[in-house]
Amino acid sequence: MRRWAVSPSLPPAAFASATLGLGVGPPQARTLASAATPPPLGHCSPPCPRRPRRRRSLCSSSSSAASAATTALAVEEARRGRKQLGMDPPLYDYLLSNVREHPVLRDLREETASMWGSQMQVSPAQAQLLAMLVQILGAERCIEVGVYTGYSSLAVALALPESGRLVACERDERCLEVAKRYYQLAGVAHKILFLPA
Ligand SMILES: C[S@@+](CC[C@H](N)C(=O)[O-])C[C@H]1O[C@@H](n2cnc3c(N)ncnc32)[C@H](O)[C@@H]1O
Repeated sequence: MRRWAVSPSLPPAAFASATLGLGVGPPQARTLASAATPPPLGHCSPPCPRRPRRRRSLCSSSSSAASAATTALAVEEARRGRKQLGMDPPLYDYLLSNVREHPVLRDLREETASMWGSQMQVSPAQAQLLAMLVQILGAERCIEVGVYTGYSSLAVALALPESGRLVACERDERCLEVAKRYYQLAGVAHKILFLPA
C-alpha cells in the first residue's frame, strides 16, 4: 500500500499543532491524515458578545510610520527565521539554534521574507518537524495543499527518498514560479508533480 503524508496549509502558528495532531492511520498504511480545519468563526455556544470595532485611521502619519516599522520588523524577523509561536524568546532562540536548515531553504526563506504573504510561510522549526515526520513514517507519497513559495514542500521533498513524489497544489502562478526555481536549485524538481498541472 502506498504511504501518503499531507502537509496542511494552515497559518504558521496553527501548523505545528495541526501537524502534531494528525491522526496516524493503520500501521500498514502509515497514513498521515488530512489537516484539521480551523473551527468555524461565529459558532460559539453560547454566542460570544460582539466586541466594538476599533476605528483605524489609514491616513495618519504616525500610524503609517508605526505600520511601516512593524512591517520592517516582521520582514527582518522572517529573514532570521523567527516565528515565536508563543514561546519565550530564550526558549525560541534555543530552538532556532538547533534547527537544521538546508542552505537552499534558507535562501528561499530570505527571498520570501519581503514578499506579500510571507507570514504564511512555515517556520524553519515547523519545516524540520514535517521533514522528520516524513522520515519517521517512511512516506513516499505526499501532498501539499497550498504551496505558496514552496518552503514546506521543499523541506518535505528533501526528506523524501529519490523514488518519492510530492503532489504540490497551488493556485497562485507567481508563488509557484518561485517554488519551482528553488526545487530546481535543491535538485528535487523531479520529485514534484503539480496540481493544477
Ligand atoms: C498558508 S500558505 C502555504 C504556506 C506554505 N506551506 C509555506 O510553507 O510556504 C497557503 C497557500 O494556499 C494557496 N491556496 C489557497 N487556496 C487554494 C486552492 N483552493 N487551491 C490551491 N492553492 C490554494 C494560497 O495561494 C497560498 O499560497
